[in-house]
Amino acid sequence: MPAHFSRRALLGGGAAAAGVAGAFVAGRATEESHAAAATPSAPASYPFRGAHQSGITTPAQDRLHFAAFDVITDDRDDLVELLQKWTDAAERMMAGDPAGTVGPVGGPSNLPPDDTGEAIGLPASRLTITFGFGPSLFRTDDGSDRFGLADRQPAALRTLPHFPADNLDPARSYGDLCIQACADDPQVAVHAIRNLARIGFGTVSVRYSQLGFGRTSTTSVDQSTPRNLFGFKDGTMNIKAEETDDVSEHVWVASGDDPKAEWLAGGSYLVARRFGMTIEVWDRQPLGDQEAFVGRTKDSGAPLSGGGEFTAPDFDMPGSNDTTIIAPDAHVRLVHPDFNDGVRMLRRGYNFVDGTNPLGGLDAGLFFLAFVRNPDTHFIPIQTKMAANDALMEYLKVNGSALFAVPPGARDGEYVGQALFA
Ligand SMILES: C=CC1=C(C)c2cc3[nH]c(cc4nc(cc5[nH]c(cc1n2)c(C)c5CCC(=O)O)C(CCC(=O)O)=C4C)c(C)c3C=C
Ligand SMILES: [Fe+2]
Repeated sequence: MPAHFSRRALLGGGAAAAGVAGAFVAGRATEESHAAAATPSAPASYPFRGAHQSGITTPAQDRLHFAAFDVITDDRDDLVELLQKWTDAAERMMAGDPAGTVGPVGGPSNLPPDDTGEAIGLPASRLTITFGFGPSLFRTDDGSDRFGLADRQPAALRTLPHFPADNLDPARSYGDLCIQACADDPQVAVHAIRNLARIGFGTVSVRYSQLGFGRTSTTSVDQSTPRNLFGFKDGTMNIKAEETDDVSEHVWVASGDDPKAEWLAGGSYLVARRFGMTIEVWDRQPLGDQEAFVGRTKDSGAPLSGGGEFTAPDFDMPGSNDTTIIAPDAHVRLVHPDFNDGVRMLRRGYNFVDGTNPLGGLDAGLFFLAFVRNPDTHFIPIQTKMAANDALMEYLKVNGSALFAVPPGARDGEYVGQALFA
């Protein structure tokens, strides 16, 4: 076995590796057929480096492992060193290589391996790794500027306000840093977070993490619209990567947006909110009521005003009972750009089921992730309106919430977020 152990190298690894290589081929075949249905034109892997981080406009993969971290040192050099190591490992893992240069089984037997090994034989699985910085990285709750970053804190990077119906668990909220790992294979996403957490030992500790299955959005016109756990198509009107003007207007922070945070130009803001769904109660609602709450049909996803999935809703069309056919409290009316100063967001959330709750119901929901150019204009007003008036809210409980600034992509030779520390 060569010292530089490559997950790909197993393909040519000879007789000793034949069993594992067989698993690799089988895994790859499965993944390709799955991905073909989801995203026909997607490549097998994505580059880590570029103008923007991956995992934002990248076609949404089917699996998520998201983690938020507390930084447990006050040493700026240690933080920078961690970001350098994370950059290196992320670039390698996204290419389908082990997290470290030696690999899971290539090193000496008296040292811990620099890769944990559960991705041996697995392809890159379209892994993307996206890093974010929370408000508390810049200034702690008690005002401490532990890393000398306070004067570079983006104006919009603040703890999100308390919204009606929020019942936040601090252990599922906030965080100094976050990593979103998305892949078509859950083991690859978990492997990425596990190895980045391992590399961070002594500098960061995991504050919380969330697994997700079944994307609840489309971010490319090539993708079919998936369904959330209410059973409705979700992502129909999401911003797609191909809508480049809207991506520029609503997703990427532009140079000049925030003079104190020019380092964030080309980046974005990531909103993460854990919406528990009372699915047992939802499941007892009549189909017509469920459709009225959403404002779309459950079958095709068409607006209740008629047409097909992608037909624009007619919010003025009269219905019965002296009201419009798309009710005043229907979700798609309240969040539609026509009633929100034209703003759009790039949603990238995932379904989750985390076992059962104390009442014997499923602890299920939607881990809402959205990338926006400015949360003050593109998220907070819409979430405020939704929390106060949306018919869906009766079936939703938010117990996790966080906001992160997502730096632009790392160019050749850079580490992620380097401009913040320059
Ligand atoms: C504050 C923003 C939003 C939150 C929070 C949110 C939660 C949420 N949404 C659904 C289900 C659907 N949402 C749909 C569309 C939609 N949702 C938002 C915003 C938030 N959703 C927007 C901006 C839109 C697009 C509106 C438009 O441009 O027409 C849909 C319809 C299909 C679609 O267009 O994606 C569904 C269904 C759930 C279940 C949920 C919380 C758990
Ligand atoms: Fe929504």
